[in-house]
Amino acid sequence: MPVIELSDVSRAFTVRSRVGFRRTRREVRAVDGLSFSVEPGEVVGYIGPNGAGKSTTIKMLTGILVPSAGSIRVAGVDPSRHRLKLAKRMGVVFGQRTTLWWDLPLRDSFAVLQKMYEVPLARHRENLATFVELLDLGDLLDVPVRQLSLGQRMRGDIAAALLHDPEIVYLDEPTIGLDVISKARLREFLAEINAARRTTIILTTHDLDDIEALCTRVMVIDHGHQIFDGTLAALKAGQSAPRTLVVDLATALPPIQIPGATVTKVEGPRQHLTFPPTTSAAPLLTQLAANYPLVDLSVSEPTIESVITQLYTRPVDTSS
Ligand SMILES: Nc1ncnc2c1ncn2[C@@H]1O[C@H](COP(=O)(O)OP(=O)(O)OP(=O)(O)O)[C@@H](O)[C@H]1O
Repeated sequence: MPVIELSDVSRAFTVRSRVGFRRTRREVRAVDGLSFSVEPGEVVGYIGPNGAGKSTTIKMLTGILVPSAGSIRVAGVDPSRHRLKLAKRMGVVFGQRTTLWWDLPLRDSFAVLQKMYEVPLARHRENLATFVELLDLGDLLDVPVRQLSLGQRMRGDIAAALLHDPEIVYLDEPTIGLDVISKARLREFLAEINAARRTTIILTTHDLDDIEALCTRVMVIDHGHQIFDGTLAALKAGQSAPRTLVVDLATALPPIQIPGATVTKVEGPRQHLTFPPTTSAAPLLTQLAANYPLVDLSVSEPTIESVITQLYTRPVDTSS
């Protein structure tokens, strides 16, 4: 049974502005006819360009915002009507804001949360011990939150969001501003929690490495509409950006000429050729091997960045 279900959900905002003496009112449809469901234990990457409607969706899922139309069920209830009940079953992390108490040491923030969520003390201690180990928080527990670095604070925030064993966790840009090592550590931690507890994770991010590392499913939203829902592999396979063959020859030669591929760059004995995604690489390789002194070659797939950029720049179908 899905843990999250959206059916034809829309959310509009009225934006008032003033030009000279004229006041105008304009309706912005931040989310427009969105339907999807998420099963327990899924890790879903929820991505889209700025202003696509991601935060509005998350706010509706957490019950902060009420949809203008459509229905939402999270863990079987309407989030806006049962916000407090649902709060015990979900965790939220907003990358740019902390939910911790600025002047309290981490340990005390965690103690407040234990009381707020009424987590049994033995369970709290068990969870704390796990998170301290996995997130390397041992030396940080007695440091006031305001003295923590961004990466340290984020680790604290993630622990705080998970201490009450939520079934669903919303992570909004959890790796923003972190260095490479902190990012890797956080991703590892989230993967471990998901595997061990079957926690459902909805992750909004602009960092596509987060998606590659964590998400079994990707949803892409643009202008409030869903424009893709599927696996990362399907997202990559469905795109139409050309693929690249990097060919190392025994010696520098004029641009290679084989049907179906075009040379885009020559670097001494190395040549880059592009070919359409619909063409199989195998016949090209046969022709290359038969006609050129091949030393090495590799086929590079389009990056997830290029695939997504292509999706965003595709004209939106407004006919439906
Ligand atoms: N409270 C509000 N009042 C008016 N317009 C709003 C409000 N909240 C969001 N919007 C508008 O709704 C649209 C979607 O915004 P939203 O914050 O959901 O996008 P986003 O995908 O989260 O963007 P980002 O990646 O920049 O955080 C934008 O056009 C935004 O300006």
